[in-house]
Amino acid sequence: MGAAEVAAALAGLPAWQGDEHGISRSRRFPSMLAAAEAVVEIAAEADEMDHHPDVDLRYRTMHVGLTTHDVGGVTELDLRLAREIDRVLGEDQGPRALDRTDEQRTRARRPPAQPGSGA
Ligand SMILES: C[C@H](O)[C@H](O)[C@H]1CNC2=NC(N)=NC(=O)C2=N1
Repeated sequence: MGAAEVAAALAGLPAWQGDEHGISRSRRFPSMLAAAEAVVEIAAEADEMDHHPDVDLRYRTMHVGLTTHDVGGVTELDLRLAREIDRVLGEDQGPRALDRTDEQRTRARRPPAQPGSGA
């Protein structure tokens, strides 16, 4: 896919940047656990598509890079996975809903309060 085509596609993916060699985005989560859980969801999508991102997780900030290794550049598969990743991150619902989702994910991982364990 040429530089102009990638640039045109990026216009419809506002969280993403890059060029014909690769595209990337970042996202900060409320906690490292919330970030890691998002990575797991992305991995499930990636396996389903048989197309895999390069993920870098630093504390609670995730960086995702997409390129098609077989071709050495951006293909339609990368754009499709980018849209899936945005969907996993809940961005079709706006940034406030995003934060709620992360909060709820983190909350769901906590063990339930034990009755009679104080407080
Ligand atoms: C055999 C398997 O289909 C290939 O290795 C796939 C797996 N996932 C992949 N992911 C990415 N990003 N690029 C690839 O070229 C690629 N190739």
